[in-house]
Amino acid sequence: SSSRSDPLNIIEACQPLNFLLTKVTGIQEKYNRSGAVGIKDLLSPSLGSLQESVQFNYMIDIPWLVQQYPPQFRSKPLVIVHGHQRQAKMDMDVAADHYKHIKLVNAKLEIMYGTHHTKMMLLFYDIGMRVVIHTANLIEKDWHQKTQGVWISPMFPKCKTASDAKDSSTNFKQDLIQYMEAYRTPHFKSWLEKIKLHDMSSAKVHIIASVPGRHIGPAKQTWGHFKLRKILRQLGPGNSCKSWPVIGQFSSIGSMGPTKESWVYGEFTESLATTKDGGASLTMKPTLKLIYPSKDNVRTSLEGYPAGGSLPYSIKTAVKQQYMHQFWNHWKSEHRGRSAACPHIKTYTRSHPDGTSIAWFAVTSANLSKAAWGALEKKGQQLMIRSYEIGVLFLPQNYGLEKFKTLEHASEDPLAFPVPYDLPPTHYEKSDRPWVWDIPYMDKPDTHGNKWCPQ
Ligand SMILES: O=C(O)CCC(=O)Nc1ccc(C(=O)O)c(C(=O)O)c1
Repeated sequence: SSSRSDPLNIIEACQPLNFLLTKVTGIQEKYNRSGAVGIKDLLSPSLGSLQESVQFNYMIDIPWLVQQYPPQFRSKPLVIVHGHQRQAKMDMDVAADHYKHIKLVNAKLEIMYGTHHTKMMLLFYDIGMRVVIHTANLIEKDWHQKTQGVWISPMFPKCKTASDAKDSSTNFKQDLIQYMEAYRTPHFKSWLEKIKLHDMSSAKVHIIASVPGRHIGPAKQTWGHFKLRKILRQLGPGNSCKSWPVIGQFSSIGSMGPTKESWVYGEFTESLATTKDGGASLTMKPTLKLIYPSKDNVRTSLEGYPAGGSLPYSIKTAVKQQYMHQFWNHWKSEHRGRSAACPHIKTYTRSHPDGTSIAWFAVTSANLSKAAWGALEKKGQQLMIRSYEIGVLFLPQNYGLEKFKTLEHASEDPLAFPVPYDLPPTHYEKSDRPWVWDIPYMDKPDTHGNKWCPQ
């Protein structure tokens, strides 16, 4: 149908960046009408005649997920890739047993504390396929009142022979195949053959992914923050951005080590700050700004304190890294109508100090943690990663630009980048505290009049 609300029109209206947020219940409709999708839109018949699909995720409510598919696609073969072990794995097996069209694939997690964090859909149609890389778990509350990010590919046509099935200038197809091969599971054999038969030349993003392992040699630059560093070294901004702040925005924080130089304002910021041909470490490090909800952001959110159930920053980690306080900035999304929609999205960018343009932008499943991005070991010889993660990197030159103007400050430009939050970021006040999920908040009630008493 030609209506603007038809999912295909929403997807086509967001080309060529194809970067959307999820619809939020309870905000003014104008903020959901364009540049936003729900899970049913992504699985809609108007996007293609679905034949089978693969869902990679962390938390999956199988009965709920099945209901998100339109009735005519509800019994098409569905593969769910997860990383649960022991009792949680058994619970998944029991839940899937009720559906004969569902097959489970259990990702190997051989390094302690790793998670299968990746959130990706492979949607196979009759004439082609789409890849969706996003940040939402497959549970109802992740698609209800949170800010989540979605990148959806164009339709990748199916070809008769593998030689017709081209890759993109960003090596999207090669990187997707390399990521899936890293699972080392025979279950992916048929999917890899299908993927190889699709023409992905229209993909304009780079894949930034993580797989568990102690990566050395060339593999060190294949995954995690060293892949980002490699791409920015080859294709990143020039020295003119040297003074531009680097920004991280996420929904959880791991243990960063005893000092800021240990990792976050050391190797991690060096990767974010990498410029083409110029060594980030040769000159002054740029300002690092970290966007993470304060206690009050959570208290005054649509969900209230329960939003904090998806912001698992623990007090025992937080007390070990008080130096992080200098980096904290509020979650603020006035121009997207989402200041009260707590972020579960994770994004990284480099922005002009005044926020009117950005040099690159990444949306990913990866939180601010060494487990997700990797940490150097053995005098920098190896990059140790614990979890599976995947995200996409937008570079202006893949869209014929030097820089992206930000949509917030250039609303008429079709290539202005729809940054999910307000730029420049707003630093915490002295009295502000980052949200920590395992301590009580009894002094002020949240939007639902409740307090927070975790135990
Ligand atoms: O990992 C750490 O260092 C701290 C613990 C943590 O962050 N756990 C976690 C697990 C699942 C999800 C998810 O929702 O997939 C998320 C998220 O995305 O915020 C976070």
